[in-house]
Amino acid sequence: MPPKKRKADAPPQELDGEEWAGGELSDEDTFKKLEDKFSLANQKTFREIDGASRLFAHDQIEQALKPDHASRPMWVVEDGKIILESFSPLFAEAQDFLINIAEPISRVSRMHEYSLTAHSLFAAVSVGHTPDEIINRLEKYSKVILTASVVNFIKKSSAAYGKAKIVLKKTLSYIESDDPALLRRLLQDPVISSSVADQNATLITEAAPKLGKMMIPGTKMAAGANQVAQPVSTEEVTKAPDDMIAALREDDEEEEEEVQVHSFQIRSEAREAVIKQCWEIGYPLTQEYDFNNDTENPNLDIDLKPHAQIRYYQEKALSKMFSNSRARSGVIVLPCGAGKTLVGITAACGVKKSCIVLCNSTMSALQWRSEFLKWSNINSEDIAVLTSMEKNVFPHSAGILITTYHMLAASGKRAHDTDKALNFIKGREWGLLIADEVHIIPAAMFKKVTYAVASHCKLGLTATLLREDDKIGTLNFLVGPKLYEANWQELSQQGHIAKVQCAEVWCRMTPEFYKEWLDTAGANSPKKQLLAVLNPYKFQACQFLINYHAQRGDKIIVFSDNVYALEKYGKKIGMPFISGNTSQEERLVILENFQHNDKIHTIFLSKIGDTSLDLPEATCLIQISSHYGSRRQEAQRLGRILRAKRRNDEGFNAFFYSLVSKDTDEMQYAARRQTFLVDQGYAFKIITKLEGIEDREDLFFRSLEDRKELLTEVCLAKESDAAEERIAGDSFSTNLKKRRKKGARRAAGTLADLSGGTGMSYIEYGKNPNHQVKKNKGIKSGFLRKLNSSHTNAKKRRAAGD
Ligand SMILES: Nc1ncnc2c1ncn2[C@@H]1O[C@H](COP(=O)(O)OP(=O)(O)OP(=O)(O)O)[C@@H](O)[C@H]1O
Repeated sequence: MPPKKRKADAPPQELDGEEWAGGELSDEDTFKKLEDKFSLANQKTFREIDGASRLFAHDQIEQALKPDHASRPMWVVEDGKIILESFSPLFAEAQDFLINIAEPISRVSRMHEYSLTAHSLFAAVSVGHTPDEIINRLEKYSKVILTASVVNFIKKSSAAYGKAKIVLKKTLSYIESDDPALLRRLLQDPVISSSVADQNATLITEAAPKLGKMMIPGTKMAAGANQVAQPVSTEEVTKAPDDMIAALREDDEEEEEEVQVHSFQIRSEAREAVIKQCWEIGYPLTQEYDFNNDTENPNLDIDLKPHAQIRYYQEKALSKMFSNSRARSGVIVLPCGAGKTLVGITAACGVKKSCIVLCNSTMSALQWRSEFLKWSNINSEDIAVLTSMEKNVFPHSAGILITTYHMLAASGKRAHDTDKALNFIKGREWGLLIADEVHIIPAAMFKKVTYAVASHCKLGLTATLLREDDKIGTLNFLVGPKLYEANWQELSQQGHIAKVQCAEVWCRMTPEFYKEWLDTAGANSPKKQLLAVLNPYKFQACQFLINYHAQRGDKIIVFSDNVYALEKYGKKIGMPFISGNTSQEERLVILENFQHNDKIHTIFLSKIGDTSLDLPEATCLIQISSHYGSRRQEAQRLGRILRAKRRNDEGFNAFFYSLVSKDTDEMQYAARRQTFLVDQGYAFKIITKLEGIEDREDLFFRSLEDRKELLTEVCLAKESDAAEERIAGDSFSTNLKKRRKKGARRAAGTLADLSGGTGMSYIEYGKNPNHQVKKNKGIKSGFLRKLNSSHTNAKKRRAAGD
């Protein structure tokens, strides 16, 4: 049928009338014009109109709005992008669903952005969603009809799931499937075939192990070998009892048939490459552990103590890991201070087999140990710590071993007892491997560690899935898919983590410092950076903020990546500083004083404080210099104050200031650094003037003479003084300057606004968060009851000789 003609004087609303003057256009021409107008090349126009139009510009053109679109909460657009309205009455249920099937990209206050990816769909199907169910629910929530390409993408991405899996038998890795043809197909792939342990071996065929069946509430039937639990429809629930009995008989008959599985062994060091390759050729391997039916590895007597009540988001995260009565490998993302440790401990209580915990420092290993003892009933002798100071292993057949990545990855000559402990680790199978702070571990080191430890299941814990070296994708292969990612703002509204007011304070450069800055060659020269950090006006702003917050009773951390500047600030202000050079004893004394001595209201910390120190007291953070545009470092630093102890006081806010020397590179870096936090819904206020700073006679560098003296010192500083601190194991070594910048949201504000002086913050957060916390109190019972009953069922079945 030829396209219909449209009168030139009746243009569609979206188009400018003048473009249509002088002729008739067919629908095809109209579409072409629209397409051109909305094309990516023209997106600049949309950016100029407003911040959000470009999100829809290209994608929405072909999709018709449903008549009742206003009551539906989301847009599902062509390239798998999903925009969710957080003000919709359906928001909560839509969000719960989306978190299972898509990657959260940005969750600012009114609109959340998600993306459907092959990885997210793989994770979705692995936790029990079927492709049809995903499509139906998206269609239900979407304001526009799903396009064929979105539907196909969902179907295609999830089609090959579950056909083959990677399993561990007596510390050796096998690719297993009940379909030998599939394994032969995999073996034709050069990467996979070259990873086979014995090139002359044929496929191994054996009877499939009898797998546990656990009735999962709301599921059709018990989950078996390669089955994914199917949600039950209401219709099925009300099915006639006769039908049900018939269905059960069918199941019984099926059970009697002996199912065979086929497998081939791969070299352990090729594990990651094989997982990756299978993913790439469209047969993603599942990594699940049927711990209930593992009779090879001894059980560990561990349970949560009765007082431990896991929070609702911890339970949600764990339920993604434990479904189908199996433990699935993957990564759980929770903000700092939200209780990742308890999530790990609960997972260990779920699996009830030997568990190895990998931490990034000795201090953190010791903290894990005390948290295990605090939250679980584990026998203290069944929990061992292996660090450079303590070289213990557990004495019984099962236990918990906590160590550091460095301990496992270190090569070269080792002490005899270290070697013994490492052989103990390598020579056994582990039910669960918990990888703490998994995002900061260099991929090569993590690979080495995972080869050394034969574990059935891996749980990665992290606050951010951000890496500036783009290696985060490797976690998918080294650990598993992301299972859950919490919403920071939601947890902060509910009082589980602190509410933080963020501000960027713009500090003018003094004329003499700015002249020197302009005259210094090399955009990235260390001296230029030092001039910006030691800018006397920045110094005064820092001193002013310290005084302001010390008077409020805050405990303050000042962060600087540059140790020279850190020492200068610390000495001048008369407060202690800790850098990589500070001895362990001195660190402990300083931290002790910071925690308990009222006179020590501030400490100055170098990069060493980003992750390795436990600072539960801090309530205000001031950043005077930072590592280029690292979003991860910004998030980690914010995390230092998220667990502020006073966070549940009414109207209490923690504070995060980033001091930036105006008209220098610092401004551009600050914008990039903030993008992750902005995506988590934090708004950075810009403070261009600290009220009353001019009247403060006590501030340093008020005279030109003092400022010149400081400038001379900076000019005389050695190149090495000006350079950034290097810390072993730090992976921020790439120059981020070249990376693409992304805008950050900014709003004008004053210090009084921030501290709640103008009333706005208190009005907004006036509700007592304690009430909220009580309302959402622990639901340990449900989750652990489920797990425990699955253990008991498995035991009963075994006892009955099933
Ligand atoms: N369900 C819970 N009930 C009571 N307290 C909890 C719960 N979960 C966590 N906590 C407490 O919250 C605090 C922060 O927990 P934890 O140290 O595990 O956080 P985290 O996410 O590991 O933070 P970071 O990334 O900063 O190490 C701890 O004091 C912990 O005991």
